[in-house]
Amino acid sequence: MEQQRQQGAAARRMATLASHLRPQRASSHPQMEEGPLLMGSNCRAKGAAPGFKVAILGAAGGIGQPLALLMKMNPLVSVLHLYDVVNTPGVTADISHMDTGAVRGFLGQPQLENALTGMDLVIIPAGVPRKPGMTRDDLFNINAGIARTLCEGIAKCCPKAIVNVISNPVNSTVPIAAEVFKKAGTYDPKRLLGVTTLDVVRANTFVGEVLGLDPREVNVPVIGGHAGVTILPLLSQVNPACSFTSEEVNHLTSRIQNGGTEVVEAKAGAGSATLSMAYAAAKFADACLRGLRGDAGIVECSYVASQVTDLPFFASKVRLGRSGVEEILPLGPLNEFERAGLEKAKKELAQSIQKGVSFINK
Ligand SMILES: NC(=O)C1=CN([C@@H]2O[C@H](COP(=O)(O)OP(=O)(O)OC[C@H]3O[C@@H](n4cnc5c(N)ncnc54)[C@H](O)[C@@H]3O)[C@@H](O)[C@H]2O)C=CC1
Ligand SMILES: O=C([O-])CC(=O)C(=O)O
Repeated sequence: MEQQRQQGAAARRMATLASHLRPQRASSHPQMEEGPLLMGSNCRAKGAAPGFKVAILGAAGGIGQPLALLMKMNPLVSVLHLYDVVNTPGVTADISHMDTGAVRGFLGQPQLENALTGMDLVIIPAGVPRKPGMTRDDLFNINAGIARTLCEGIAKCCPKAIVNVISNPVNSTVPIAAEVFKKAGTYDPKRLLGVTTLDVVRANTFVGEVLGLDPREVNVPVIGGHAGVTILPLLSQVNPACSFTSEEVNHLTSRIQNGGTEVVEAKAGAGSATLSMAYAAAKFADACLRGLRGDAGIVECSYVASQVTDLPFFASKVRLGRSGVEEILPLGPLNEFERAGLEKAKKELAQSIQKGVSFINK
């Protein structure tokens, strides 16, 4: 009797397993969109683990792949969706072998809606990167259209998701996203955040080098935007409190503003920052998820709709919570050098914002 019961159970397990090993209709990868179940729960049906659903759009790229790795390791993430127009089957198969949460891959525009449906957080590193000699604004012509298409999908399929925009030029792609959401009637400025964390990460590193401190103990607010002079580190507000000579201020400000170009030149045509960016994006996404969970006191710099200056978008410290950006913190006292930097930053930012807005409303 017991033997018969065990044989029956084993036969049922084999049948379930075999059904998942059969070739899929449009995909030979069981964890891809056409597959029956999420990878990691193939053999026995289970309810979804508690946690957040996160999609990465541009997941097969230089940032997307290490970001997928880091998000798959995040215990707050229960389901990870990887969307790209190329190569997601391989990336998803690879990542799916990690013994962490579930992952599912989506390939090409027809699968965008399924990639987005039900997501709590959408991270967008889709788009072309710079080559030496280019500015971030030189990417506008290609990346603006990519940002528009992806945000139209978000407005339709997960209008309540928090959106983290990485694609450059961030100073324009965030206003583009806002205009797309406004047109769709889904715009919530608290849920749209441009990722400027890499500027803070770099500032912490370079300031740590100058002060001889562990960069993990340094926190430098970086305000403005994410390109050249719009990146404005507030070296007068570094934590722990410290002071710099004017040579140090000039050196640090210039290195932080040109950190992206430093990497573009070192990569000599093979792209821009990917690994440090994936680290920064994962750090920022984790802060957004902790905010969504209801953790208190989460403050990060981000480029958001803001009244902290007379511009409609500006990067500064924001407090994150259950509804996204719950408070935009004041800039604090700026010294003369920083006030001059702010004026330069605002001039360039105003043009980049207008360019993004006009792209959607032309
Ligand atoms: N915010 C920031 O601090 C930073 C932003 N970036 C920006 O991030 C973007 C991506 O950089 P990388 O990953 O190095 O580029 P990459 O070229 O290595 O990867 C981009 C990925 O986007 C995908 N893609 C293109 N069109 C798409 C679409 N319509 N839908 C979905 N995916 C699409 C590509 O297939 C590719 O896999 C660039 O615009 C870059 O300038 C890069 C570093 C820092
Ligand atoms: O410099 C680039 O083009 C990529 C980027 O935004 C950065 O590394 O900060």
